[in-house]
Amino acid sequence: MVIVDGVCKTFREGLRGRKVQALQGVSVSVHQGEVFGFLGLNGAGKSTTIKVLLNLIRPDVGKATILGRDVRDPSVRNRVGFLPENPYFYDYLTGEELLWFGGRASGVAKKVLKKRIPLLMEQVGLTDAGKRHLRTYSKGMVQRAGLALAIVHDPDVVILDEPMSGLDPLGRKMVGDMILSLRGEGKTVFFSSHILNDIERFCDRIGIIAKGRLRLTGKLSELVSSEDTLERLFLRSVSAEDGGQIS
Ligand SMILES: Nc1ncnc2c1ncn2[C@@H]1O[C@H](COP(=O)(O)OP(=O)(O)OP(=O)(O)O)[C@@H](O)[C@H]1O
Repeated sequence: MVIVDGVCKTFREGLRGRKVQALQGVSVSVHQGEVFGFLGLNGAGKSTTIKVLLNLIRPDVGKATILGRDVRDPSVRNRVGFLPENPYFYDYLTGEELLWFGGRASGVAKKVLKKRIPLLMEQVGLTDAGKRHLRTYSKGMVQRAGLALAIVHDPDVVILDEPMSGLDPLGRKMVGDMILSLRGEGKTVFFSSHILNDIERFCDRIGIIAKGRLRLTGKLSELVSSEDTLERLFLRSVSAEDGGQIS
């Protein structure tokens, strides 16, 4: 369904072109209908992996497929929804216009959008703000509008980069409920986070990445036993020797 296969990516940084090995042979697979939590510290390689999945950057080695198709295949695009880590939209659009133009750009029929936009705005708690310009929205409101935009075209796969960051408890609950309702509809959700609580509440399977290498992947229920907590597992994984995978 969502597959990252042996991906390596090196960036060059600064005037001297210092090499940064952001991904060093990362392989992840996410099955249809599951919520997969991609966990890692700052700079671990989460966003770079997501950018590879969205075909925003090309890997040096390896490949990525979604729904059985190479992510470079343009037909994949409309089947995927994406919420970036720091969404930024044109300030002078209203929330409803954002969804309208986003939906139209993804080929959604006008009559479908007329019904769908109010439902989405309600789900993300923005009904009363729908006719206001985005420049008047708070950070959390922009984040929630971004989530509605990510799913306006009813995608099969939803990729969320740190969807809870900057949200208050109510906003986090809304986003959490949305993730669960997407799972209920059989959608595949891939989301990155370093908030262990969110991962524990919403994910079926997790992957832990550290320094550009996947350290651990598996079902949350099998990985976290009564003697172990996700926090301990996470800390062990990220402090494992470079290249070492823990079981
Ligand atoms: N365009 C770029 N040029 C140079 N280095 C980059 C670039 N993008 C990412 N990196 C580096 O690659 C590594 C992985 O970055 P990435 O953004 O994937 O981490 P992350 O896990 O998403 O972190 P965070 O939780 O802070 O968002 C970091 O060392 C980062 O500095």
